[in-house]
Amino acid sequence: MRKNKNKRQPAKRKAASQTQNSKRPCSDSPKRTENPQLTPFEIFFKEIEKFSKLHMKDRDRVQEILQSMQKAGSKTLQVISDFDMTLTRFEYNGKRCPTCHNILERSDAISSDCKKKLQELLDKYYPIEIDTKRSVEEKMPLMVEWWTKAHELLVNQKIKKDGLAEAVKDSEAKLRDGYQYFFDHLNEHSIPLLIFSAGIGDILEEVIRQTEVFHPNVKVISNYMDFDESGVLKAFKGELIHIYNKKEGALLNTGHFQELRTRTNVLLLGDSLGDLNMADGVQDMENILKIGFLNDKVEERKQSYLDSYDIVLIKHETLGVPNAVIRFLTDSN
Ligand SMILES: Nc1ccn([C@@H]2O[C@H](COP(=O)(O)O)[C@@H](O)[C@H]2O)c(=O)n1
Repeated sequence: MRKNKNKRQPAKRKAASQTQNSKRPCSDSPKRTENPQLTPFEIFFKEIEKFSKLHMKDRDRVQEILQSMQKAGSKTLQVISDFDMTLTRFEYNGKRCPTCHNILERSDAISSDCKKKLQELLDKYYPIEIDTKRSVEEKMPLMVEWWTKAHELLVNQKIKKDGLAEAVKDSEAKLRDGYQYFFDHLNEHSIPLLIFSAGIGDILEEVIRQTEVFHPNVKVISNYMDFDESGVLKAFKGELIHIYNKKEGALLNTGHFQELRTRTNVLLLGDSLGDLNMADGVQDMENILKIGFLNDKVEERKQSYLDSYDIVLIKHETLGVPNAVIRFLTDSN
């Protein structure tokens, strides 16, 4: 994985984010801009509305939610986020970035024949995943089919556990700019971050480990690999999580949500309509602010995203907006 060395090379990071959106003056790791004439809300909205790719169907509703969350304090906050194409970039320099599955599928651990088959599956099923003309009910069995076939192919490759770190190291995966602030700030404020992914947990963990942001406040729910005693992949563990059954996944993890029962305010980040169910296990939820990244098939999907997410970021590659929300909620304590 080519690290976005944000912390160590600020000049380089600036250059990279300027290429994505040269008009955007905002930083991905927001800094306080003092202005005694403005209320904290005005400052907050001024900050996020600088992001030209940000859309809100109901700005007042966003303000209302934030007001309640702010009043309750950051001790009541938990963050629930999808991983692929939400915490990671969708595109870099005009090229698609890999998902967890892609990282493994494109690695040296996989034979060229198997790579071809996995690519055929992606070509067949990804258009179905993002097809607006099919209902979720219609897509569900097809998504199960995709994940099951892909996992079977992977298991047949006899992948070694000790090769995973290398696969991630060699990959083109990238966390979105602003990730350092996102992970570090949540940890510093002891705000739990649940990463809920239909990707591959072992790969996901390796990505955040190699970027040095796998802090103790992070919990991952995902598809985990099962290795035999010699470290060879023999199966995937537990119930399959695919893009449209995160509700079931959430309900299987009641223990986690029970531990966080005093955290009744949720910031949810996702890139698909299936991600909206990630918070279904939260107990006694009071407020939820949903931020959606709309990366692909923008025109067809824009309205449904605006109807479902409070804030929609269209073809936007940074964590600047979630960071501004987190800063706002932690600063106001
Ligand atoms: N064989 C597969 C199966 C799924 N994907 C993609 O993974 C993404 C799911 O992960 P989340 O972290 O977003 O829940 C999903 O968007 C699929 O397109 C894949 O690349 N290969």
